[in-house]
Amino acid sequence: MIELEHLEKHYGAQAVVQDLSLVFPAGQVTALLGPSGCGKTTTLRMINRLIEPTAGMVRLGGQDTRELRPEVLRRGIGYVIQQIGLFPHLNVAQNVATVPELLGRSRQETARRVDELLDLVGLDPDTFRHKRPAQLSGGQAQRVGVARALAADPPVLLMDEPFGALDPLAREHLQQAFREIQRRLHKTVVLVTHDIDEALRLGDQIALMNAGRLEQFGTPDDLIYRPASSFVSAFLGEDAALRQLAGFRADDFMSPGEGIVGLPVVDASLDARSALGVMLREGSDRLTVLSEGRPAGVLHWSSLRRKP
Ligand SMILES: Nc1ncnc2c1ncn2[C@@H]1O[C@H](COP(=O)(O)OP(=O)(O)OP(=O)(O)O)[C@@H](O)[C@H]1O
Repeated sequence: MIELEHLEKHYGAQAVVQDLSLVFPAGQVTALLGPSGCGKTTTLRMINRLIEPTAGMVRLGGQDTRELRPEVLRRGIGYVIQQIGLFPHLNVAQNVATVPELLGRSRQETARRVDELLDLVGLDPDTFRHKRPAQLSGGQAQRVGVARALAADPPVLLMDEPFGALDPLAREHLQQAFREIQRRLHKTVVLVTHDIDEALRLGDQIALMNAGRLEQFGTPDDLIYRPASSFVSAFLGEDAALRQLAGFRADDFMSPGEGIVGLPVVDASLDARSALGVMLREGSDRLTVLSEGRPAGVLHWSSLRRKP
């Protein structure tokens, strides 16, 4: 668990983070969301002390981070940024193995751990371990960056726009991979993003910031259905509920069964927003959902109406 207490950062007369109190729950992903310049990156960097707060404090697992030497603090914190900063003269395996914890291990042990991590982020070790960063696509390089951040098995992961530089398809793939990794590893993750879809898709909670202050902290449902201010609803937009649907699959909402003959069909893996699109196009309030070509259930539009 990471706790921010009355955290402040001032540059001269400008307060870029103001009276920020927040708890990032252990084992969950919290998205720090907000418009450009609202103080997200500054907040993130105060957690690993790349930036020292002007006032207030950060506690990590109950401990005041000012009591720790920054190098010791950072050993327990993985850090992933958009410009991942891979060493260009080292190959992929060497880049992942630069983490201090790996340096003390035998070569064999390190090689095994590197392969494990490459597998975890969806890169085939035999294909990728000897490649240089220049031979990787943006998405592959970003995966190596994530593998490196996970190498020391830190309980906390800070991610600053980690998927920001990727094209939409690569971004979606990597977001999916990240969700699967997180399902297995349960890290305490703080994810800085200005992308609403990403926050809705990946955040267990969202902390929405505006001009250095916290506007709302809550689940995606809280922000969509119970916005705390007009800023929150305006920032998310009228289509936020639809955008949230895009992060689910058709079979997340279906009633399992045989399906109904004569209904339009969709594949179970289709995203729920597109399934709603099929309902509108076909003029049908129900769809038969197919899994591996066989009927697996029925999706009714009312099950997509999620207002909690
Ligand atoms: N070293 C600095 N000196 C003075 N002002 C700074 C400094 N670093 C950041 N700022 C200002 O603090 C504000 C918050 O910056 P920050 O990078 O935290 O925003 P952000 O929400 O992460 O934005 P973005 O999404 O554009 O990255 C901005 O107005 C920025 O200009």
